[in-house]
Amino acid sequence: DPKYEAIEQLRWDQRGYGSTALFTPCDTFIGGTQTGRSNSADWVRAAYHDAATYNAEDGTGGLDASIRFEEEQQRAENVGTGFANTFFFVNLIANRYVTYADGLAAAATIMIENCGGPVIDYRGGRVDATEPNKPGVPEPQQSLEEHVASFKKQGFNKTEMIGLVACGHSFGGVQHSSFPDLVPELNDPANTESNARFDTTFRVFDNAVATEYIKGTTQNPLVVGSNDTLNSDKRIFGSDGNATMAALAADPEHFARTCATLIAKMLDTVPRGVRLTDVITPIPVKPYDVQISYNANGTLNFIGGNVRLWNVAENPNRVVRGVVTDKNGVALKPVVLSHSSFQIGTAAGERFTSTWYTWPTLPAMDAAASIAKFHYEIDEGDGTPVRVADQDGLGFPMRDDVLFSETSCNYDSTGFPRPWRFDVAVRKGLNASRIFLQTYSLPTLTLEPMLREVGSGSYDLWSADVLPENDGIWTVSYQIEGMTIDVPGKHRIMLIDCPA
Ligand code: HEM
Repeated sequence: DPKYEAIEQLRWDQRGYGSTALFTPCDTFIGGTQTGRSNSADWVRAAYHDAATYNAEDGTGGLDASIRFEEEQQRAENVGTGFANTFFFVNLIANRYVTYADGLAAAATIMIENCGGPVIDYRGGRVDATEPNKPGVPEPQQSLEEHVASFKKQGFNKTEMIGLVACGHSFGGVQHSSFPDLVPELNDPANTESNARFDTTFRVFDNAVATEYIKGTTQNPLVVGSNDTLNSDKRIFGSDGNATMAALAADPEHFARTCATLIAKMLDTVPRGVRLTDVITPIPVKPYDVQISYNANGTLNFIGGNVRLWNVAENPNRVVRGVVTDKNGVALKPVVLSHSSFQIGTAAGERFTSTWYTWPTLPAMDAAASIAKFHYEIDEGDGTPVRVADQDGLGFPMRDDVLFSETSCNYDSTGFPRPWRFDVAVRKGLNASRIFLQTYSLPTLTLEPMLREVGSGSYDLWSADVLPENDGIWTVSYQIEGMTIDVPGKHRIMLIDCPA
């Protein structure tokens, strides 16, 4: 299931958000150092402000990426540039399988985990809003009664409200430019945007926001600000006689568990009718970037890509073999994969490891025998039985009906980016009603048969032009007997010129 795989990659390998080293320490702000701002706090605040428009009565609003619309960002309740900054990153990862809303929820999850917070149950399947939601984000000048009512509308009771605000205000702070009445210029060269922090451990997602509040040492500008009207955290934290905050302060584990539950609930606050997936768990042995492609001479290439072993100890004696089974049911000679430094991201704040092995380049395959499936054999080299990773005997099935063709190329070398002719090879006799290219935000491109015979005769080539303005990551799909089948692999305009 390419959608499940893409979301699993995003969530566990942070594919697209890259290495967490980029955002470490957690007060890093990409695009400006020493500003006092941080990407991690921006992303978490953005997720909350998107979710907070939920209306439990009519089921509208919620986490649907409506905050990406300029109109929402211009509202007083969404002051600051943090939302545009967040979407600079979320826009990079949204694709056919990952919506902006899933990307935003993953961004918040990843940041909390990487900044020392708990592992959060992450689900996929959020649907993007096509227009702004109604307003509904709480603001500091509102009364406690208004906040209780606002959180009730968002689906949270009073205790949950206290907990969620404490969790959110565990890192980051209030910025002078957004709230000049609350925060003065700090005149600090290491904090040029004057971001007054909620607690002393503003780089870390921990319970210091609660311990400092209970001890009476807090500098939280929404608790000890000189303008009491704006002290919303003070009113909220104290609204049950400090019972919730005292419990959060007393036990860091309780804080972590509470935040894991409340943040997951916040991220799962979606418009009525949207069905989320189960919690996305890591796949233990996961193939990556596997595809078959078609060569101009009619042979096929099986590109095994990489395989990820989830959370296993490094073992220099381990041998990982890949076994291809052809369409006649014949298992080919196993090939040894090489241990690789290929790494996409570090999962959940480096609590887990992923160990990668890479397939060697295999000889081109005969188009008729082709490949039906493949599997792995994992030999730890210590006398324990070899582990066969074949999905309970099914193997990892491959389809060879429709393939990306290596004949795809640029046909005009003058412009940049250059117009690309996207070719796919279609097995003769396949009765596909439609073959098409998709990307997330651009119109679908339908392929047409090419009027020439290519290769061995097993396949026909179909083509479409991808114009420079439609640069993006494209996937190939086809429809057959009412079903849509997505071909593995993603393709972007390349710089290979078409043969003259
Ligand atoms: C009554 C509810 C809330 C009020 C009135 C409130 C108010 C504020 C204010 C005024 C700021 C400063 C923003 C800026 O300077 O640009 C802020 C920052 C922040 N809020 Fe809240 N907030 C509330 C609830 C929440 C919740 C529930 C979360 C997440 C679970 C959250 C997460 C954050 C984060 C991470 C920041 C730091 C942003 C940064 O440093 O760039 N807030 N909040």
